[in-house]
Amino acid sequence: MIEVVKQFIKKHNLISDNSTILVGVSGGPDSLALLHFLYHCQMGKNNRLIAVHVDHMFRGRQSEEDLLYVKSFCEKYQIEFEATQIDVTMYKNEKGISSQVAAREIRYDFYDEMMKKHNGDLLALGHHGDDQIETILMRLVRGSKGIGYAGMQIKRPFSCGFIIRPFLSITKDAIEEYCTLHNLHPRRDPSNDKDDYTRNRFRHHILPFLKGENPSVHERFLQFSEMMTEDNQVLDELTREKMNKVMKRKRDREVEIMVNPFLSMPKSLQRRGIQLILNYLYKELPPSLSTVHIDNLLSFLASKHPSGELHFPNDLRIVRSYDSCTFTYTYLEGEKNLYRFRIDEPGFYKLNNGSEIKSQVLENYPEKSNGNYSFIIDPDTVKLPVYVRTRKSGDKMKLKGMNGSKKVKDIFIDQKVPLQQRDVWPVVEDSKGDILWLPGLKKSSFEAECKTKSRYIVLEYKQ
Ligand SMILES: Nc1ncnc2c1ncn2[C@@H]1O[C@H](COP(=O)(O)OP(=O)(O)OP(=O)(O)O)[C@@H](O)[C@H]1O
Repeated sequence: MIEVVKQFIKKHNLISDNSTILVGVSGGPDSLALLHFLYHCQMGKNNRLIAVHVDHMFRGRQSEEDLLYVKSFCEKYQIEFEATQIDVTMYKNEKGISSQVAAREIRYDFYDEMMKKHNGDLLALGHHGDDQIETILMRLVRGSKGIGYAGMQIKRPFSCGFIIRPFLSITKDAIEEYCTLHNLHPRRDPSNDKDDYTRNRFRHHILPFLKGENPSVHERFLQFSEMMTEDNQVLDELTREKMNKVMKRKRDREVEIMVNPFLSMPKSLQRRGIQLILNYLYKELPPSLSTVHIDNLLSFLASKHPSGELHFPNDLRIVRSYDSCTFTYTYLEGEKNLYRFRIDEPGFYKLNNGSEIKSQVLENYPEKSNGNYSFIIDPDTVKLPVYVRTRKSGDKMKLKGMNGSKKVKDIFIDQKVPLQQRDVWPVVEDSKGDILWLPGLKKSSFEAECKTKSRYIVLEYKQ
């Protein structure tokens, strides 16, 4: 076992000389064996070892005993020791999250704090090959994103350094043997035996079957994970190159891409491209973000409707207008619902007050009019394309059958349109900026009069 881990560390360049290595130690077999292994095998010269323990205060006195146990273990070997006690139950209730998620957040916050305090290069964790099998299978069953399907990373950036997992190369049984051989007496967490947690169900029901088929199945999963990680690196690189050509603007909290060049990328790179943008904008992906969001976004971009808006978790909005698609958190003051887009092709245009404008081209003047709910455009007298937008202060329109113009604001008042609806009410204008139509409320004098033309654009409003 020792040789396997040493080879694995070398192969993946996990530890180099003069490193400060923090080790997350719960007191359980995996992390205790890891601490012992790193202490005795001295991978790399001149390395400093620091054990880090978090008492989650789940099991009262017993939890505290874990802390004291790790502390005395470190004293015995003269290993530096850092610990904290945090009431996870209180934290999880405050944040409304599960105990496991809360414990993980608290642990990683403390790891981060300690990495920074000691200028740590590495944080070593005791995850092993069986954990990896469970993780990959659980992610396949529950669904994951991109590199997530490769399971836990052997080495990944964290805080001011990297997380490493040297024991991914060996099984739980090998760790238990190591403990026995070196007379280690780790603490045992009784919650590991219960079937309440998904991971435990995979451990108790799926793993024995897989190991029955192939006792070294962890090596297959490890190989699969390494291959996926390598493939992923290549694909990510390719995606970055392609996305550079698709990217129009990139700011701290806003990214704009060109839709058509994006759509000409292979589907698999499109998905990765979106993932890159989301990673960039979110920094940390919200748990509520799922593959469904990404699927929706891909069909939104591929859709024939040239304009529209999607809302993602944490107030990220994605606004498409023809060949441009902007990912942004920005809402200017009072701009939450502002929009303006062109209507230059037949089709349905969804508006963000929940209504819709249908645009169609007819060869004859329509026989029936739908009152203020439709508007007929003579392309010879109106400057195309037309736009639909939200109101602006000072908007005025020339009403049909009336001399002079009227303020849009006064029309809203006369028609008793509720205040909150006025900011999202569609206003249709032509390319000169003349207001043609307030859908559902008033038409302008610009509506087609001549009935003998061979082409009309007819807009219909559906609330
Ligand atoms: N309370 C803790 N304090 C510090 N590090 C921890 C703690 N709990 C877990 N870790 C680290 O995270 C790794 C994975 O945690 P997990 O709870 O999945 O492990 P485990 O299989 O129970 O491992 P162990 O046998 O080390 O307890 C551990 O091996 C250890 O490195």
